[in-house]
Amino acid sequence: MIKVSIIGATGYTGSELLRYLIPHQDVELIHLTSRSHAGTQVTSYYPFLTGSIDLKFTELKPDAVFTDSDLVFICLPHGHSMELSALASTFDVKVIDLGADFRLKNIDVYEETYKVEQAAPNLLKEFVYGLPEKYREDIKNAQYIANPGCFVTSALLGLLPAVVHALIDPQSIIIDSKTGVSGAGRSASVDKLLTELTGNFKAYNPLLHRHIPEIEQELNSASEHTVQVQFTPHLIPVERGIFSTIYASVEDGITERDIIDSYKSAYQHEPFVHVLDKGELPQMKHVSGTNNCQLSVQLDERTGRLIVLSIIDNLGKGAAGQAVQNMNIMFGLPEKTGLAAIAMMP
Ligand SMILES: NC(=O)C1=CN([C@@H]2O[C@H](COP(=O)(O)OP(=O)(O)OC[C@H]3O[C@@H](n4cnc5c(N)ncnc54)[C@H](OP(=O)(O)O)[C@@H]3O)[C@@H](O)[C@H]2O)C=CC1
Ligand SMILES: CC(=O)N[C@@H](CCC(=O)OP(=O)(O)O)C(=O)O
Repeated sequence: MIKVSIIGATGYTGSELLRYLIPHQDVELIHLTSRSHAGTQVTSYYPFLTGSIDLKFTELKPDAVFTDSDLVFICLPHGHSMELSALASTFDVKVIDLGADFRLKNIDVYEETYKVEQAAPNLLKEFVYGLPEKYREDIKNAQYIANPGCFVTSALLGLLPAVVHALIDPQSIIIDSKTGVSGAGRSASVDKLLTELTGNFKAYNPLLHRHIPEIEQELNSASEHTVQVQFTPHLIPVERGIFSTIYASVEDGITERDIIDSYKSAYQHEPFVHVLDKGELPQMKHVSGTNNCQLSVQLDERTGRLIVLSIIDNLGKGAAGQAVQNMNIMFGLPEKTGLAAIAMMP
């Protein structure tokens, strides 16, 4: 059994990890930490887990967590996992960080984007970027994983085949994404009130969202040419899900057949990425509660633009599901272990 702990277990990614890890046949849960609910039964805080778990949240005692665990998921807000990870590196424990502290390899870009100092620069090269579809071989041998951002996962899965095979103009990419509210975490704020959300729809951070450098880092490392993206996120009144509509100009001579063949071949052995057949359109609910990504890929012959529709669950393939997939790869388990959930319709 893999001894697993979660630091920051009272948040949305923490609860989603529990949903995947409690039934996971190879996992034993050890420490579930929280500042605000240490000593509370997990089931009193998460009644949806009643009958599934008999553990209490505990205060974070890093030495005990890192000694007692084979793997620790860190589910804290940005800026809080650098010192913890530095401490973890003095123990024999693997770490999957769901936050952004080790995703950006360029320290200046990280500090400019997140307005905090990179407090563990020596660890940066030890962290593997946790997108299995790009880095599976590195993840197999990794001690530390930087789990990707949710919008970033939907954008990368939607763009990588086109960028790798130079099918599109790398300066022409527009990513228009919609997200459910759980992407903003469980802490209370006026923006997340039902009264503000219901019947509403808004864009935010259009020119400077912190996922832009992360998307560009990963597309640039997959391309011979410089890639730049235009990215605008929107908040929609649903609990979970990301729907990214991606546009890019297709290079001369590229046909829809070339594009579809590239996507089908890139993902033919991927357990969680599904390229839909022509004419099928994805819907957020079709991946809700799962680790799946669905892609619809089309060429508009009239405008010469590729249109990719990419959907994931922000808490699934965008966070906890992907983190469990990474854990399975790190421990040599079948990737689907614990991740067989099927979406709920309606
Ligand atoms: N929500 C999403 O869709 C996604 C989130 N992420 C990232 O995953 C991480 C966790 O996100 P999420 O679960 O949504 O966040 P939440 O706000 O829902 O939960 C954060 C957790 O961290 C604890 N916490 C909050 N502030 C601090 C602090 N200052 N010091 C120590 N602990 C703290 C909270 O519990 P307590 O106060 O009890 O200690 C809680 O358990 C973030 O970095 C987020 O950006 C990544 C992909 C998707
Ligand atoms: C609705 C909402 O606020 N979403 C978050 C993205 C959450 C996420 O997955 O990204 P990180 O892991 O980088 O936090 C945002 O736009 O910042």
